[in-house]
Amino acid sequence: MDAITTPPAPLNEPNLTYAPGTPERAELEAELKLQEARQLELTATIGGQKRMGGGPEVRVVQPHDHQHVLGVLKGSTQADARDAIAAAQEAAPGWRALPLDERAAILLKAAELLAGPWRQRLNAATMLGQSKTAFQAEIDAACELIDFWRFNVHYAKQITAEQPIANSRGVWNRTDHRPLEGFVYAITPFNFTAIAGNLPTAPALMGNTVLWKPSPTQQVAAHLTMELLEEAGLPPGVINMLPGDGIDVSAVALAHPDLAGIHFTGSTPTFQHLWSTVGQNIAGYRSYPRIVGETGGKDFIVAHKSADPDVTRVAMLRGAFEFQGQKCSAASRAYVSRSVWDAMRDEFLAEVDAIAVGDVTDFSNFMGAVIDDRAFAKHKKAIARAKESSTLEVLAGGDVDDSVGWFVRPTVIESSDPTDEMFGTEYFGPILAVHVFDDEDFESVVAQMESFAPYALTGSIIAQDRNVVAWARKELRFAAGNFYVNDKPTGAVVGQQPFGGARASGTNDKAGAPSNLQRWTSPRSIKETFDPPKDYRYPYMG
Ligand SMILES: NC(=O)c1ccc[n+]([C@@H]2O[C@H](COP(=O)([O-])OP(=O)(O)OC[C@H]3O[C@@H](n4cnc5c(N)ncnc54)[C@H](O)[C@@H]3O)[C@@H](O)[C@H]2O)c1
Ligand SMILES: N[C@@H](CCC=O)C(=O)O
Repeated sequence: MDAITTPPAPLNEPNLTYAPGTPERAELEAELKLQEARQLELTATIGGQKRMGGGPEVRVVQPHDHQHVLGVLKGSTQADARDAIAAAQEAAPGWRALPLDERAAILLKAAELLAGPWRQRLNAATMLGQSKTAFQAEIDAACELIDFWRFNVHYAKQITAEQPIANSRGVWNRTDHRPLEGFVYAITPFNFTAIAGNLPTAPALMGNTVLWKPSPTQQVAAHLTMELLEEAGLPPGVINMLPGDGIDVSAVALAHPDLAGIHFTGSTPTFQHLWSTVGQNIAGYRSYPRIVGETGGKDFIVAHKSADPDVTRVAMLRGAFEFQGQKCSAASRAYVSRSVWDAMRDEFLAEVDAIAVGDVTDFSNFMGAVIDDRAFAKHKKAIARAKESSTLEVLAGGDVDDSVGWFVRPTVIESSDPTDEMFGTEYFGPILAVHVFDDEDFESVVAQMESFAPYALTGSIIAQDRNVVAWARKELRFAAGNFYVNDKPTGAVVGQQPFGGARASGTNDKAGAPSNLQRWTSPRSIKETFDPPKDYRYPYMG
């Protein structure tokens, strides 16, 4: 259909409350019981066919109850990867020939299914598999993924409508927004079901076919996301899902001449490894692969002496400890003016110590467990070092216990030394480093923290003095891709605060924004001349 069409206007999906007695609470509780009672066979999906990979077995467990197995996957082998690439190549001509409206309708349908009958299935899987509370799962697995799918359709329509603004007389210029020539390799992190669902579908919407390699610890929700997309009408071979650690898949995909792009979210070292492998193989590709990666952070809060102590307290608590601190945008370092700290310290530490941590199926808990034994060991080591150091003091939390689940108490560590590794290293867990400074040292503290960490993902300024807000916004212009004023540095909403950072935090292509979708197209300019010249000489040549 060639008509210019208008898809439904995108609206952010509202968060349901899960208050006692609500229908969503009852549905979610029933779904949790059902999913806890079964063990899924976590298959690969290649050309629409489900099959177990040929690699080693991985048991996917509940992080808050690590003896409880939710499903079993088998790692994808190089042969699985080759089959998936062949399936993506086979599906490509039909998929890119399908009009954008038809591809978009599949994602809009997926969004509606997720807002309705699939909501509690994906929420329960995210709670059990990634140890998120009901409210955290609702924000991630339901609302953010619905928003990605709805807003991306809107942006894709905008991008493809974009045409040259000038035509010389007798000429018609057009832009053909082609997909990339080859397959896109989407590699997704454990911590967000929404990101896992967005990374393969954004390039697919733009007409590309995809290999999707989810994180093993997110595989339960990823498996259900794949089923949901199939129910929404995604044709076989458009997205091919390959469970496992990705090592063998990368050995094949990154060496393949048809690798057209990488859509990655995860840690900085993994991204750097992928990019350098592409660099080593660069002469062997048909096209230069597009590389999009959103990676780590060491996200900050700076509280000026004019900050409201209550605003600072809540921003620090929610910013650092919601989602177990396992959010790329979680506040993990705070710089607080002494007068503000003195006004909030006791209440803040008492509140942190009172945070309920435990099994996420108990709705009274504010936090669940960290994702796995590796994360647990990393946090345990960082806390043990703090307890032994003479310049660090553990003010709250500091207890860890992995007897049932990988539990790390929300931990606040104060340091007089802002050059300690606590202020530069991403732990990706519930550990907040605090540096308290004399009120008059505000400017020098901001200068030091601006580039102490290699990252530039998110950050907040808390201040009531408007001149200070303006000054900090200018001084910290390159320190964060998402900058917050009088708020926590986390909780970006699709369509409202396009998300991503620079420096070691990624390519800042902004997930869920036009700039991201643009990376999955390779525009062709078409010029048509209606009355072409028939003599090569210029007029003045006579
Ligand atoms: N900036 C953002 O938008 C954003 C969002 C979410 C998470 N993150 C970051 O993600 C990290 C946490 O996620 P994680 O622990 O899953 O990260 P990770 O880097 O350990 O893993 C990310 C993905 O890469 C895969 N992987 C690792 N090596 C691979 C290889 N050689 N080939 C193919 N796949 C490979 C993993 O299996 C996983 O699927 C944190 O650093 C966090 O800051 C960033
Ligand atoms: N949209 C999220 C980013 C998720 C990263 O893990 C936020 O800003 O809270």
